[in-house]
Amino acid sequence: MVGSTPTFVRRKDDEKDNLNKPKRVSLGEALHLKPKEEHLSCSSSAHDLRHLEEEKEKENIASPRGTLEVCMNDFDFDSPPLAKREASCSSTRAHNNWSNFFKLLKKKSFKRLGSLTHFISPKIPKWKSRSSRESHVLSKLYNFNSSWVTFNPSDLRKATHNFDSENIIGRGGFADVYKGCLQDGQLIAVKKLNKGTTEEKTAGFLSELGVIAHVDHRNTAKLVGCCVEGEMQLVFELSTLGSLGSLLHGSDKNKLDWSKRYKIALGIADGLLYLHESCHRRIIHRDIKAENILLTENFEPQICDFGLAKWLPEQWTHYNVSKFEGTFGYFAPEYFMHGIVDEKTDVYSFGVLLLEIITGRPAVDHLQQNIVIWAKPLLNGNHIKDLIDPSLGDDYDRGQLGCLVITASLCIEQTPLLRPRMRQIVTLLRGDKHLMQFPRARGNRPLERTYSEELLDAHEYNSTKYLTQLKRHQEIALGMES
Ligand SMILES: Nc1ncnc2c1ncn2[C@@H]1O[C@H](COP(=O)(O)OP(=O)(O)OP(=O)(O)O)[C@@H](O)[C@H]1O
Repeated sequence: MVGSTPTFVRRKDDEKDNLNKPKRVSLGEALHLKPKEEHLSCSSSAHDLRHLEEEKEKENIASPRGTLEVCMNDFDFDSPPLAKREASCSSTRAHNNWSNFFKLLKKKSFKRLGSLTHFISPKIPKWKSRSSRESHVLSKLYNFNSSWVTFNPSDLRKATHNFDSENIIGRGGFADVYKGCLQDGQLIAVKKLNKGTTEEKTAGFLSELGVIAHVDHRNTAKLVGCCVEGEMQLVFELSTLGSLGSLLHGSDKNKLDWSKRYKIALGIADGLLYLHESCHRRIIHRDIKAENILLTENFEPQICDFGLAKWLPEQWTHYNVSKFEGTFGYFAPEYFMHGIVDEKTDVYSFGVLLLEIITGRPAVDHLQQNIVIWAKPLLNGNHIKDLIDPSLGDDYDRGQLGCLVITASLCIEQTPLLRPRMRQIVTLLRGDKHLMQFPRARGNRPLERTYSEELLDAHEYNSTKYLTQLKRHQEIALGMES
C-alpha cells in the first residue's frame, strides 16, 4: 500500500444539464482552502515501481514487455500515416520570463507548483487589500506573458451581452463559460468561476493561470487575457465546435466521422506529449476527459481546463495526494488505490478517452457502467467490431482503428509500468512500425519482464482484483454502496 488511501470527496453540485456528464470530484470542496496534502514521500512499492520503470527505460526505450511491437504486427498499417507534427516549445523569452517570475517570488519550495497562491501569499503583507495582492501576482504573470490582454469588467460585459444566459456555452463544476465577441470582432470564451468563496475562486483562478501561462502548443487552449477587477475571469479564444464531449455524446455526433476522430486522437496525444515532455516543466493535466477537449472549426483538438494541472519537478517520481480530484471514469487505478499522480495517470485517462472516441460511449454511462469494465472483455477477446461506435457503420479505416484500439488497450493497463509513455503513444497512433522497432535494431536487451515486475503485477494489480476495485470505488464515489 502506498501512502494514505485518498479520501473520496463527493461532488455536491447538481447541475441538471450535466447529469450525463462524467462527474468531476469536487475540486471546489477539496480546494476549500485547506491545502491538499501532497507529498513526495513514496512508500517502497510506489518507489520501486517508478524506479523499475526508469531503470527499464534507461535500458530500453521500447515497451516494457514488447507488447507494442507484437500488437503493431497484428494489424494492417497500410494506410499512410498522417503528416508528422512537431510539438512546439514556448519561446526562450517566455522561458526567461518564467524563471524571472519565480526568482521574484523567491521560491523556497515547489511543493504545490500548480497553485501559485501558496507560495505567493506569505510574501504579501497581510494589511494589503486582496486586490493589491492579486495585482502583485498578476503583474508578475503579465510580465511573463506580455501578449495577454487585461480586460476590465465592462469590456467583458459588453462582449457577452451582460453575461446573458443565452451566451452560456459550457458549465463545468467550477465555472460558467460564456461566448462573447470583442469590439475588434474576435470571438472569445469567458470562464467565470462560480463555485466557492472569493478566496477559493482566487486560488482556482491563479492556479489555472499559473499553469496555462507557459503552455503554448497548437493542441492546448489559447488564453487571450483575463479580468481581475471585481470577479476574476479567464478569457480564451473561442473554440467554435465546443467540446469533444458535447459532440461525441450529443445530437451532433454525425459530425465526427472516422477521419475526424482519428485526427482528434492524434492531436490530443501531441498536446499531452507536449505537456509531459516538451514544456519547460513537466505538467500533469490530471483531468483529461472529453469535456476538456475543445475543438476548433477544423476539428483541431485543444486541451483545456488546467484547473487541476500540476507541475512535477524533474527529480520527483510522482505526487502522492490524499484527496481525490478529477473525474470518475478517468481515474487510473494507482490513483484511486494509492493517490499516485504522474504522467501515467494522464496516460490512463487518455486511454479512456480513446475508448470513448472509438466506441462513442461515455466514460461512465447513465447506468453507471464504466467504459473500461465494459471494454476489457472485448479487447481481451479481440472483438474489435463490437467496440466500434455503431453510428460509424463500416465507415472507418481499419489500420487507423487498429492503432487506436491497441493504444487504448495499453493505456488502460492496470499497471502503470505497462502503459506506454506519450512519446510512444504518438508513434503507436500513427502506426509507425519503424520507430517502434528502433530499440531492437540497436541491439538492446529483449523485452522481458523482471521477476519483481511479475510479482508486483500479480500481487498488487491482479486483473480481477483491479476490476473489482474499480467497480467498488466507483460505487462508493457515486453513493451506490450497498
Ligand atoms: N475556449 C472555449 N471555447 C468553447 N467552449 C469552451 C471554451 N472553454 C470552455 N468551454 C466550454 O465550457 C466547458 C467548461 O469549461 P471548463 O472545463 O474550463 O470549466 P470547469 O468548471 O473547470 O470544468 P470542470 O468541471 O471540468 O472542472 C467546457 O467543457 C466547454 O464545453
